[in-house]
Amino acid sequence: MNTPAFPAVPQRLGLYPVVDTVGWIERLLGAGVRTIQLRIKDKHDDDVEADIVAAIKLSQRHEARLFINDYWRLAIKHRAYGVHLGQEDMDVANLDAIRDAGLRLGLSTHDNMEMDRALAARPSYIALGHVFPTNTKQMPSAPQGLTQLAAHIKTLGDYPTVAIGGISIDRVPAVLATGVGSVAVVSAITHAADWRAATAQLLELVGAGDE
Ligand SMILES: Cc1ncc(COP(=O)(O)OP(=O)(O)O)c(N)n1
Ligand SMILES: Cc1ncsc1CCOP(=O)(O)O
Ligand SMILES: [Mg+2]
Repeated sequence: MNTPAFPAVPQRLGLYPVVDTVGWIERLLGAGVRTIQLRIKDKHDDDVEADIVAAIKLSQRHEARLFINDYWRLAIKHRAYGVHLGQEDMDVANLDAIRDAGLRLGLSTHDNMEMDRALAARPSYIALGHVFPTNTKQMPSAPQGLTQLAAHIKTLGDYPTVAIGGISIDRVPAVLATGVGSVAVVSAITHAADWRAATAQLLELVGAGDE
């Protein structure tokens, strides 16, 4: 397996909440999360810039790894830790500019073809999803399930990996058993009756990631 051309991330990024507000970033970093993503959808750069700046400042204060979803230009401008992009984002983003600015890059994949395409860009990590059915994002394909996830993780060897999609607390042990280095969640935290307890339980199961 080839090695990343983008700056490296720890092989185990640990628990990786994906959230849509600076408030959630602040709460979760305070609770001990060390890998996190700001995912605000479909706004103009001007309308998200202040939130991105605030999230980056918080992540620096907590020495955490903040990935900015989609807004790669703002992530470069404000020197985020990294950027997360999907397959369609790859068509329009300037990956060379992201790499030249020294930002880490995570790429989404859903099947073998997308994995090959993502690997050709040699990102910092490969995300694999969606593992289970999810209500958080409309997905054009079927969930890949644990068997397919495990096969993909095996193919990827030591490459840093992230699993996403429909991962509830009770499903985490089976997801970790595939050997994946990180578990990304939205609703397991943001829709939990008690987000603090859910985050503590997830951190206990997944860990906060390697240094
Ligand atoms: C860790 C992680 N994995 C996958 C995604 C999905 O990214 P993408 O396919 O670009 O879809 P949007 O999130 O932009 O709707 C992600 N954000 N994070
Ligand atoms: C952003 C994203 N990309 C693939 S699945 C997903 C949503 C995951 O949310 P949840 O953890 O609530 O299923
Ligand atoms: Mg995207």
